Amino acid sequence: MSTETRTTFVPYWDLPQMYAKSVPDLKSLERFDLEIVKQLTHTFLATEMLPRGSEIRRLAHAYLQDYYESNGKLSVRDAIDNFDNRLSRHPICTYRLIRRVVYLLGDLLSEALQPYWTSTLKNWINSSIFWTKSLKYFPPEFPHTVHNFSQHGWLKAENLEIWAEKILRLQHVYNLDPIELAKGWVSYVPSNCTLNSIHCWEISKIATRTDQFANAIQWLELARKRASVDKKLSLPFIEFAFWDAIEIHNLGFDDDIKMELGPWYFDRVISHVPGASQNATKLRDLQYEAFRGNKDKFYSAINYLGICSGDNFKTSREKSKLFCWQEFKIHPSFLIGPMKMEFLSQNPDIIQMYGVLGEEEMESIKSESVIDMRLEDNLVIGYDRAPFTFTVSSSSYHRSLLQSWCKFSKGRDLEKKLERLTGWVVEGQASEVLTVGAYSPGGHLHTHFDRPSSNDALHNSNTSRIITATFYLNDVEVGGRTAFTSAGVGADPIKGSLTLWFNVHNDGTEDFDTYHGGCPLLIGEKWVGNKWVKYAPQFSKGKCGLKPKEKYQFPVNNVYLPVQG
Ligand SMILES: O=C(O)CCC(=O)C(=O)O
Ligand SMILES: [Fe+2]
Repeated sequence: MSTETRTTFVPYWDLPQMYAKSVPDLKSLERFDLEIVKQLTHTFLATEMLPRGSEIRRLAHAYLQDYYESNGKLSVRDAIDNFDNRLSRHPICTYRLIRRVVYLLGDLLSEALQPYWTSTLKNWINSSIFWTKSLKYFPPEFPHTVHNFSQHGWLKAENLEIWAEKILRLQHVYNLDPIELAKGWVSYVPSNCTLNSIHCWEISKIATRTDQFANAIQWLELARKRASVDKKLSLPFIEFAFWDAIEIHNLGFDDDIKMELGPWYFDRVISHVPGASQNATKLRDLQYEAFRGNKDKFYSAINYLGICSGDNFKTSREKSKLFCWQEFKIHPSFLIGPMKMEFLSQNPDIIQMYGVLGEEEMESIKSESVIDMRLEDNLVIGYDRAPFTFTVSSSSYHRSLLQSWCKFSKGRDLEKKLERLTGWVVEGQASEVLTVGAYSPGGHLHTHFDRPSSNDALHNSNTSRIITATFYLNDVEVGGRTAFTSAGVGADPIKGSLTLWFNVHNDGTEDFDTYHGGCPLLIGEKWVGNKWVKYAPQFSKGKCGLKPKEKYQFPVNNVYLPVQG
């Protein structure tokens, strides 16, 4: 891909995935939904403004009911008194939130505006007259959300589908049980948001579409169980889909080569008897047990599963060499206040440094990057049917975070700080502009090597990236580690800290031992800043290696430790 095409970015709001990816837009949608609920509750229903038996009353009621039901509120009073749900921090709550706005609010508004009806629903909702007429229905303090709608149309079903993908990714990576997920539990953290039979069915559809056969079967089994109680879906309808999913699964499954298949199958052919899949194990689990801890990057997707969940694949000997220290020699200023640093790995050296950034600094990086947020249009639904068992190729669903450049006015200070912390040349042309990544729940960045954007650049000593410093800019609630799949360790995203490693060897060749990825975020939001330091400006600083492919080391109070084998 040429540099020109890579640097042509589409403003993020032109893409259908903005509510699936952008943390600020999602938060604004959440506040917007809450205002709609308050307004409908207080004004419309309480004052009986909506005629009894009217369609608009039915739709308003459906909207409120969905809100209250999905949040487990026992009464309207309970809901009004406890409005702070923070829905957008939670993947299941967000699924319900987006669904409510896509379908129920769209219906409600088109009914409210019936007298102005001119065209098909879709054209109508996307037309500016719709928005001009409907502005009075919206709380005035949400110009941003309303502006987004009026400029770019209503939220689309794609947003919801991407959210279903995110739930499926969390299920896959963290081995979550759909029964727990549908109860609103994510990795042992409870919430009041639940999924009914229709939602389970919708998620199964996305699982089928993306070839996640075992997950599709599990979600359909759950849809069937739920439907027999909630009666929201007809059972024969589910049976039909269930039959289909099992057929597709069995058609692709091959017992003789099951360890080479994608991890999306069960370990056996599944019969049509209800509950048959419950005796089966997912290939994900078998393959994980068989291959975990293998350093080769071929197994990076396997190791990602474990490291994201907190595993560590270092041997006990390797672990015994890791420690935390107070650094006061790398720069004279640390004599007064030493920095706390820790080896997460030696050979390759991966260092975490704590308390590096202050509150104000992190806030300005985040807010300035939001304004300049751009998104590479690289989000593709679906896992690749790559011939390799464990890798996900770059054309597949590789990343689901929002990335931007931050032309942070205080960028120089940050560069100076990194220069002091590392002893390498960072300021000015010696490093790239800070990039900022924002993850909403389910957001991830699959394992990769930090290359510059083209192969030429990789082998050009002025553009090749010697160091990555990843700054963690907020407190992450659950998930979102940085997984080093070959080194066998993970870094916890601790606010104000940074993780640092060397991408190349002493002779400038790539060191694939630093293969890494951002783990899916389970709950909350995650913001990172990446500073890439260039190779060429370091010639005056680097220790001159005698052997080829020697790894760079990070000194401890000016002392280089013996290399760990
Ligand atoms: O978010 C993370 O933990 C890692 C980010 C990263 O690897 C990247 O942006 O290149
Ligand atoms: Fe990276």
